[in-house]
Amino acid sequence: MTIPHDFTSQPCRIFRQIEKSLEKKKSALLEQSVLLIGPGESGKSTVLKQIRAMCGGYTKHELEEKKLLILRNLWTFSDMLLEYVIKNYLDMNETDKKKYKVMIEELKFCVMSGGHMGDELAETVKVFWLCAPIQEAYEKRNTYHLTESAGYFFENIDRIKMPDFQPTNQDIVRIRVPTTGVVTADVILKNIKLSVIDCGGQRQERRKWYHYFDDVHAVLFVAAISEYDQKLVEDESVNRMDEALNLYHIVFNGKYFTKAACILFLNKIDLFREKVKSVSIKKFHPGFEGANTAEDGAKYFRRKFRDGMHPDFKKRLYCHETCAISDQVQIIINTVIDTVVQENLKDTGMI
Ligand SMILES: Nc1nc2c(ncn2[C@@H]2O[C@H](COP(=O)(O)OP(=O)(O)OP(=O)(O)O)[C@@H](O)[C@H]2O)c(=O)[nH]1
Ligand SMILES: [Mg+2]
Repeated sequence: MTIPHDFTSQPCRIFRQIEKSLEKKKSALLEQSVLLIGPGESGKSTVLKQIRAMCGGYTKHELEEKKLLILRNLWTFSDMLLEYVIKNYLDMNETDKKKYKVMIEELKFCVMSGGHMGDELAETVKVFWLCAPIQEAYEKRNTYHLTESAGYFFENIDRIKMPDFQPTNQDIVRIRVPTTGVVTADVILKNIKLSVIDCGGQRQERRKWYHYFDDVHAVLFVAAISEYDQKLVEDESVNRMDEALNLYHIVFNGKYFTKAACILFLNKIDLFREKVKSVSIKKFHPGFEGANTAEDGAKYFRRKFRDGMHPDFKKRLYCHETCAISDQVQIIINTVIDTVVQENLKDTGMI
């Protein structure tokens, strides 16, 4: 096509209009939205944190906020551990109980005052963490919903206590803050304007998901495969894996996401590999017939996520076993983004 030299001429105006609309189309194609859903504590926000890390990480101010969240986690985890010891009459003398109650108050004060721990408090926290009844309470953590990350922060006290402590990506992905409502993060990744919508996963949060069902390019369902023996925080009578499966079938067997790329992360595969060494799958999921290994277990749960789904959906589903706290997951996220773009280009007839 020859470009006319007279820019005010009719053909030239038309040419520029076509060019503009093509440019618009091009940039519209590069805007992709991804919805993160799944039950509470499955790892959705952790996936978002990894995406943030891939896009250059955090500002100084955000890092200060993360530092406070780590202190807050240490305070609440200490409180939960001591409460378990007291409620279950584990062997701890009254002097120690009093001492650790004061320690928890001091941790709380640290968070409230936005300060740092100091050597003396850090030493008490270390002794607290290593004492026998607290270790015993930590062993039982799955029974009272103490998050897996608790041990990580106690083991890193020497670093966390420093006045110039700067949280690393590994520290940040271990932080546990349940999401309330919906958090949207707009990032640029692989030349794509990516809008990531991270939803709270506990039952009371799920009503808000629905508002995002129509417009997203991709939906990423995150289920924690390691939680096959655990109960929901919000309903102690329900097994977490059963909840994940029910939720998944409701969401994907409905009339939604007919065009969106659908991805399933069977997350916390690291904890799953450890857990199958000592916890029977069959005890919690009587339909399981294989050997109690990570391989057979993962195969079984993968099948459970596919059973009863429409054959077209099965063809469209991308499933990955993931460990969202490992930086290796960034490779999978890269693949997922490529897939999402490919799927959407296919839909628009561009490839
Ligand atoms: N070991 C291990 N821990 C993980 C993994 N993924 C997430 N976690 C931890 O699990 C906890 C919960 O993760 P979140 O990302 O907050 O879970 P969520 O799905 O956003 O939870 P809600 O916001 O309540 O819906 C955090 O402390 C994470 O560090 C994983 O693959 N392995
Ligand atoms: Mg969350």
